[in-house]
Amino acid sequence: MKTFNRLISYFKYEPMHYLFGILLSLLSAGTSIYAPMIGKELIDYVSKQVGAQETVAFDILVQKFGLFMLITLLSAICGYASYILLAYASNRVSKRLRDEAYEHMQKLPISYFDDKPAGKISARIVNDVELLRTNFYMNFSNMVIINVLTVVAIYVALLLISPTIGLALIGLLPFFAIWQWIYIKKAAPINKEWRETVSDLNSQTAEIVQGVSIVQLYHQQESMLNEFEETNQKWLNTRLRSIRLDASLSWDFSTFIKNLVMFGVLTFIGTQFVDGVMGYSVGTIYVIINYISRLFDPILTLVRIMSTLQQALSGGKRVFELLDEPVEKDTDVALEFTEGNVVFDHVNFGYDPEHLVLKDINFTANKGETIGLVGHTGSGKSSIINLLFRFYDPQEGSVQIDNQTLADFNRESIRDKMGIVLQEPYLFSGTIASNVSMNDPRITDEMVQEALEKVGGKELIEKLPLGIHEPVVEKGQSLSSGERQLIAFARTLASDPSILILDEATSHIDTETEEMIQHAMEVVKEGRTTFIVAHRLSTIQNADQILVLDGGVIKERGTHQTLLELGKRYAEMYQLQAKVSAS
Ligand SMILES: Nc1ncnc2c1ncn2[C@@H]1O[C@H](COP(=O)(O)OP(=O)(O)OP(=O)(O)O)[C@@H](O)[C@H]1O
Repeated sequence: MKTFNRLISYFKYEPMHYLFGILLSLLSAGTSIYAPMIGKELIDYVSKQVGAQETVAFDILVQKFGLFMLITLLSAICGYASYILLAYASNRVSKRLRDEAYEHMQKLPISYFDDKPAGKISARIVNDVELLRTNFYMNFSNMVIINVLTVVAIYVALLLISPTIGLALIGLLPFFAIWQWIYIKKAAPINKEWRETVSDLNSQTAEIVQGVSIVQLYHQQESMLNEFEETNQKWLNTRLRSIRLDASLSWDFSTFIKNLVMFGVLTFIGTQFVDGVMGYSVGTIYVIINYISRLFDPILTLVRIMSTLQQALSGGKRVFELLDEPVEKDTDVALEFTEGNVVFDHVNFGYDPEHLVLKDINFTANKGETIGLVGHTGSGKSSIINLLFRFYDPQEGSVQIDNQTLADFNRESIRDKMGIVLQEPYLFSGTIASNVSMNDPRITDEMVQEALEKVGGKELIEKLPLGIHEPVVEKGQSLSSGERQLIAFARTLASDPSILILDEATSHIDTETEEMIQHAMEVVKEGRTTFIVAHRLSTIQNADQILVLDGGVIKERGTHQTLLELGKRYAEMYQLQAKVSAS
């Protein structure tokens, strides 16, 4: 009920459309129910005249028929206009909900995404909102409202014409309620399973698209296909169960009930013959039969719609779960970068507070200095960077930039002056220029060109027919990894950060490209506090300070030379790498 109320509350964003849409629905239902009453008058008039052997006045026939047509037309126009208004409002409300969900998702802490597949999150924003649009907002406003109004109007009309028949037919309502209850009970688990399999299909497809090269490299096509087919079969099974349920509780059965009711009502009317005179006029019988036959369709539509509404409610629940995820608390106070000096002051941190992955991390990095972070996999290098970006806050101790503790400042203002070049740079769809400027209007084409040239990308631009306006598609798959990295370096240079993070930027590339990148790196580092997360120790030989991490603890620190002289972990790693490169 909470989800239902919350979904309904979105109507307030389109008050006029809903108000006029509902009023027009009411008018449409009212007029469509009134039309047979004119038919009744016409039939009664004709039968009376014929019975009395009097002439049937042509102008009265024309008048009644004209009125009948007018009312029918009015009903159709009102129905059409109400559909347009309500559908318009429903689509706008759905758009708003999707925008809200997307915006909210962007404000969620990084930790929210740690244990959730991307496909499942996007399914909430795209598929579940679509489900709400079709099954809730469109159904609710365009089907539930109009059908409920029609049923109420028919009952009111029947009660006015024949209270006995009207009251008897009200007795049908509990029967429909039970029917609905059975339908929902049976349909709910099927629908839930169906939605889950759709969501699984989504994440399996996303997974294979993202990892297509690995899948092919390790010949995993067959097993991935089997897994996919299994889920797809599950999807088909749920659909078939749903069809069987719909068929068994559906239209044919309703026709049977309708005929039964009709039979009962006509028999009752037959009993109203007294002394050879019928208790009901021919027109009244026509109108009763007309109403009864029209009563069933809206009721059955309601029975079926309730189950789709229920599906929509579970979609709504998932969307609201996302919307209710607490956003990261942030302040408006912006961090002021002066130099870009970084201090880690006795930092303890764990993604799960019970298990620390960084223990008593303590170091200072000043403007223009280069800090090398080395250590085996899982030793905590990336976690230090995560804290520096304030993706997470430490449990103890503090991370400071220019003597300001990050936890007290606005995240965006911290990240504004930081640049990162990742091992696998991420390029967006657009052009090379838009990937360098990141659509920042302050970064002009000239600045883009200059940044690319500075990092050594002149040749790259010259060989492309459209230069910096060359389109980038599919994350830059048509560019080499070295070229992608040059673009990432130019992006960083153009944004002029105070603090720079280079995440193993020189791995996986040949010697020539490494030289090119090494040059780019030197250009970008100039005058900035730089952190290099390195596995290849050749990258950090000139670093001002190297921190050697092991199990989240800084085990050694110093320059390349002093650490070699120390002759411990770093020296061992260095010698090992030297041996590997020599062999
Ligand atoms: N998002 C996360 N949630 C929970 N634990 C995490 C998360 N990210 C990293 N860890 C854990 O924290 C520890 C340190 O990981 P971290 O990524 O900082 O290591 P690393 O030195 O950068 O490793 P690599 O060189 O392989 O990138 C590891 O035990 C890792 O499993």
